[in-house]
Amino acid sequence: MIGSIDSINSANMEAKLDYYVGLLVIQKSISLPLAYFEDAEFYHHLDRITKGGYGNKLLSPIKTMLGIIKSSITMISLFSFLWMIHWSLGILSILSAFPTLIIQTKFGRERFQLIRFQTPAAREANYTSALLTNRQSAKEIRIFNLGEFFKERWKKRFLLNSRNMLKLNKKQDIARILLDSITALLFGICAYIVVSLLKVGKMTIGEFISTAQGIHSAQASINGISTNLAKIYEINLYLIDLFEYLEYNDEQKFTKETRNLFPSYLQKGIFIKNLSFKYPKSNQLVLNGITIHIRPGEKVAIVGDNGSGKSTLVKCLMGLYQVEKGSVFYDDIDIVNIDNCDLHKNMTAIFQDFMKYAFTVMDNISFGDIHNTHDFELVKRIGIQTGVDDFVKKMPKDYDTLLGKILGEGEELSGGQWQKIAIARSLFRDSKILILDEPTSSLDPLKELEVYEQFNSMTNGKTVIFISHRMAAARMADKIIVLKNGKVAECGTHDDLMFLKSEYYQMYSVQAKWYS
Ligand SMILES: Nc1ncnc2c1ncn2[C@@H]1O[C@H](COP(=O)(O)OP(=O)(O)OP(=O)(O)O)[C@@H](O)[C@H]1O
Repeated sequence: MIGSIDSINSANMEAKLDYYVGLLVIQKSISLPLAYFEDAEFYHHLDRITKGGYGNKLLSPIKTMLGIIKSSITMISLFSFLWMIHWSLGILSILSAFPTLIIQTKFGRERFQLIRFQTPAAREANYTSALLTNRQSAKEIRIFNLGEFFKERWKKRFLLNSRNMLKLNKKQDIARILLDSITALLFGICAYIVVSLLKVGKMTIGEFISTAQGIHSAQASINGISTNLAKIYEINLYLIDLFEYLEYNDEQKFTKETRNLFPSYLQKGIFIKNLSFKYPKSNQLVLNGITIHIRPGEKVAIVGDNGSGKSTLVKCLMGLYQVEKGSVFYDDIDIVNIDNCDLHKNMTAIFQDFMKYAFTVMDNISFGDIHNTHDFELVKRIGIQTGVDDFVKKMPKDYDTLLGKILGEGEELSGGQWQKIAIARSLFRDSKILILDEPTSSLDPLKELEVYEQFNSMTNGKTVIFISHRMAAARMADKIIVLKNGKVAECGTHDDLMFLKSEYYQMYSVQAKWYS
């Protein structure tokens, strides 16, 4: 009965720990700066700690500890009994504990190190397997006949890892045979002593049998204690890994004097002062000494070649990365002193790789302002303004239609339609600053023009910074910033830059030629 109750309790505690620690890990992942997500080592770490269930790992040392206490009581009783028969029996029955402890601890450490070492290959195997089984890659896999190739790659990584683990298990089994031989040898010596005692009449047959059983049980208890101690050591290595993750530094460190909210009314604008930036673990300066002033309510276009640093610049403006040198000021407040939550409350953005949430249209738009997710009137109004309404009203459940096929039989959208949904999401929040990283690349030219005209009327009074490769769109901006190799090459209005006859002029003229 107690065994059953114990097992129900353990299952209950494990489930609670799975939930609670899972929540801590999610909470930590949400609060970590974006820079962590640029680092493969971070993903390896996350992969290691999420494997195998938290409940089991956290409960295991406690259960093992209780097991050690139980075995210790048995062990002390048997040791005293054997000592009374003959002092050497007590000593010999505990001798096997030491090699067991040393060998099991060694293998525990080796297993942990092997798992750590194998994580990149294991992640690659999982990634390759996901490529073979998810919808996004299904098209290319078939068109480029990549299936067999990826399958072989997966096999190689998977088999290499399992072979190494099997090798370690084999070594551990051989060591276990050695340990059993030591135990048997010690038992043999004890048996010799007991038989000698029996021979000289210092022991009755009854005592002989109970002593032999005592030696056997004492050895089993002491080996159990050693194995459990080694197990605690091994689990401890995993737990350190888990706690190291939970201790990643996620907070902006403010003092009372330095913590600021975003200015309630932007008066002077955004000042980017001598900004330089490198990605973590990279030596290359992606932004190099950028100085720009953006006035409140100004519409600014950032243009430039691929890789010139446009997206990186807007990410720095949003405080997603800590800059290397220089800073960004909103009015007179340095971005590093603005509370991150408040900063993000006051700006909205669409990125090139915007999210396509496999939820309803209503969700996809209202996620733009999580405090306002039930405001259907606003969703509908933004839907009409951005052209989303044109295709949504033809759908079976209107704004409650599920999108994508991941969570059910939802509606499929075209690239341009998804992009309109993302634009609607960004406009749903009434924020002072709007950042658009190539928001119209999937739209046809007429629709693109329409979207920009709508943007102008809908974002009246707001500061808009947009990245575009289309010079016709950039032309509408109050100010155009041309980036080249991480530096500001030119800055001014369309007319100013055309007059300069330099970078912008070149880009504009080339594109104008396509259309003429
Ligand atoms: N997460 C990252 N980690 C390391 N380097 C990066 C990362 N993202 C971008 N880079 C590098 O930074 C440079 C600038 O990239 P960025 O995306 O800012 O350019 P971009 O001007 O927006 O380009 P595009 O027009 O192609 O979108 C590139 O050389 C790129 O390789």
